[in-house]
Amino acid sequence: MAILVTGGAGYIGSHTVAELLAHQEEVVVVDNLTTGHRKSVLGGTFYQGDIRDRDFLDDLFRKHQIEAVIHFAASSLVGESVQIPLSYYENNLVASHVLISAMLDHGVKKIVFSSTAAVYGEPERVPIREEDRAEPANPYGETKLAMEKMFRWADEAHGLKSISLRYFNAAGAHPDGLIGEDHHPETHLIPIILQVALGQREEIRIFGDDYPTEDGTCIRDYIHVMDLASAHFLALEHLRQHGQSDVFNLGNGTGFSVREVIETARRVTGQRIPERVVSKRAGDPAVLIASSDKAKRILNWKPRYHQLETIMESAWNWHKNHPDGYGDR
Ligand SMILES: NC(=O)c1ccc[n+]([C@@H]2O[C@H](COP(=O)([O-])OP(=O)(O)OC[C@H]3O[C@@H](n4cnc5c(N)ncnc54)[C@H](O)[C@@H]3O)[C@@H](O)[C@H]2O)c1
Ligand SMILES: O=c1ccn([C@@H]2O[C@H](COP(=O)(O)OP(=O)(O)O[C@H]3O[C@H](CO)[C@H](O)[C@H](O)[C@H]3O)[C@@H](O)[C@H]2O)c(=O)[nH]1
Repeated sequence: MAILVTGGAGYIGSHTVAELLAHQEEVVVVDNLTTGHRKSVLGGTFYQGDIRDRDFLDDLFRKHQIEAVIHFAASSLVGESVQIPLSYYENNLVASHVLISAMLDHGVKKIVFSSTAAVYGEPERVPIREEDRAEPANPYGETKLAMEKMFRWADEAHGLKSISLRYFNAAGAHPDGLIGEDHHPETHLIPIILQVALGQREEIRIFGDDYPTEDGTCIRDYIHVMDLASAHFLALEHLRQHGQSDVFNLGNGTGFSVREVIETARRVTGQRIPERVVSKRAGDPAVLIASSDKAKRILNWKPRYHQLETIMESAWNWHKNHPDGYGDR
């Protein structure tokens, strides 16, 4: 039987497909390529299609024997979600509704899905634990929390078993150097800094330096994309063995300020990387750090790439060798 990966041509999805293939899983990928790249899918069967299209999904579930779904397909830019919230409700909540309705009609009852640290909003304490208050500060986080709740109720009523993985800041690239991060427009800190190192941008703009942190810039928990990928495989195995729905944070447990990230990039790339402080970005909490104890304890998750330096090196290896990403934009 196969694992259906939605959004498998995206950044985290493509690395997870690579991980599943490494475990000899049979993989079917569905992606509408709005932000993804066909070339990033290293194997399995690929369909260009939209998960909001029920007929397309019915065909697919008839054609393939699907054991479980790993669901990445979503819109995921915090700032954009504030500008066009309804589109976020549609592509995240409505699309997931179409997907799980199709799954249930075809007897597929396991799903691992991408949630986010954005469900917490301004945290009540750090490191953040799964049971802490979840009060999203933007429509993106709201739609992800609503998806979590929809899955929970679908379990109560229909036995749909789900694992929600709340990732913190995904970063880095596959150690083979074949796949990496390529978003248009790019909004994430590490790839933007590396674009400055490559001379593609003039400077890195620091969004605010008067936060209540040691150097005044925001602190985030950067987690290597391959460690996220391995957590998805373990979550799938957990559903296979124990069949219990659950929610897990996935982070490094260590926070780095924007300035520390820039300094690390200077060391790794050997480039000057000019910076300029600009005004704060709306909705940015000062500090987000995960406690991932639960994932380590229950999923037996062992993240391998702890050091920010290692994460940065793998990202640099990708960007340096693929200055135009997948070259398809
Ligand atoms: N990147 C991060 O730091 C981060 C952090 C927390 C959570 N997440 C979540 O992880 C998931 C993957 O994030 P990413 O950074 O890889 O994003 P991405 O944009 O690279 O990947 C999303 C993929 O889904 C596809 N897609 C979107 N809507 C679709 C639809 N309706 N039908 C079919 N395909 C569709 C896109 O083409 C893309 O390939 C998202 O759900 C995101 O919300 C990401
Ligand atoms: O040019 C930039 C870009 C970012 N930042 C700062 O760098 C930090 C990291 O920003 P990113 O945009 O890389 O990541 P976010 O923390 O905003 O968001 C990420 O993590 C969130 C959960 O914490 C969501 O899941 C979201 O999808 C994911 O992109 C933030 O403090 C941001 O203000 C800058 O100073 N300059």
